[in-house]
Amino acid sequence: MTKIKICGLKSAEDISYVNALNPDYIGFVFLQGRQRYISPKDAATLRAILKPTIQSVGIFVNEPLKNVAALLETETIQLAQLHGREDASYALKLKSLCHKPIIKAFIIKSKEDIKQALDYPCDYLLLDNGLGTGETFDWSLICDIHKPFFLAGGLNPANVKEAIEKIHPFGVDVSSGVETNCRKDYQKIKAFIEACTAANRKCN
Ligand SMILES: O=C(O)c1ccccc1NCC(=O)[C@H](O)[C@H](O)COP(=O)(O)O
Repeated sequence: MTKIKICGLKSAEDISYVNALNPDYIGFVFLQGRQRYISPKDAATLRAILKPTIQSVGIFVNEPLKNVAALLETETIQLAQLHGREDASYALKLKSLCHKPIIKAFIIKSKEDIKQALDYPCDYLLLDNGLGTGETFDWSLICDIHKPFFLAGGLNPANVKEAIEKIHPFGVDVSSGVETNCRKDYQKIKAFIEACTAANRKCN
């Protein structure tokens, strides 16, 4: 069963949508200056009203390690997703401090990018086209990946079924594709999850 992650939530209304629709993961973006940014304090408030069965993921770009560790330790987030130039020693240190799952995001432009990703010490990879750009990358670059990975970048209700059937990722991650006018859209999240469920049914 391919897992579903809805990224970039920032309001109580967004949380009410996912509480009703039950994805496996949601993401909070902790990069100041981004349209989807949420403060640690607001994320803690939203975590408190998020269903306990849904795991929250913190999205970071070159964040000081102590800030990531604090959010994991207070259980505002259950996983950390690293999108910047965090090297292997950063991930190993975070893991030894917090013992929580780490997702490392890689922008995929070539087969070499995939090879590099496979060497990184993390629990999951996230293969992406950018930082929430709403654009896909060339999926044919994905082959021989012996590590669980999330497929991200430009997924939406219309293409996610094909993505799951072709690529069989551990999880799919979406942000722009379930938004209207830069806000999460209940109907689009519902359609995205239904398309994933249909693909999962076909694959199993
Ligand atoms: O969404 C952001 O603004 C963002 C900022 C900094 C780092 C990562 C960011 N998003 C990462 C995600 O996890 C997105 O869900 C992923 O890139 C897919 O986005 P989209 O193509 O919009 O579905």
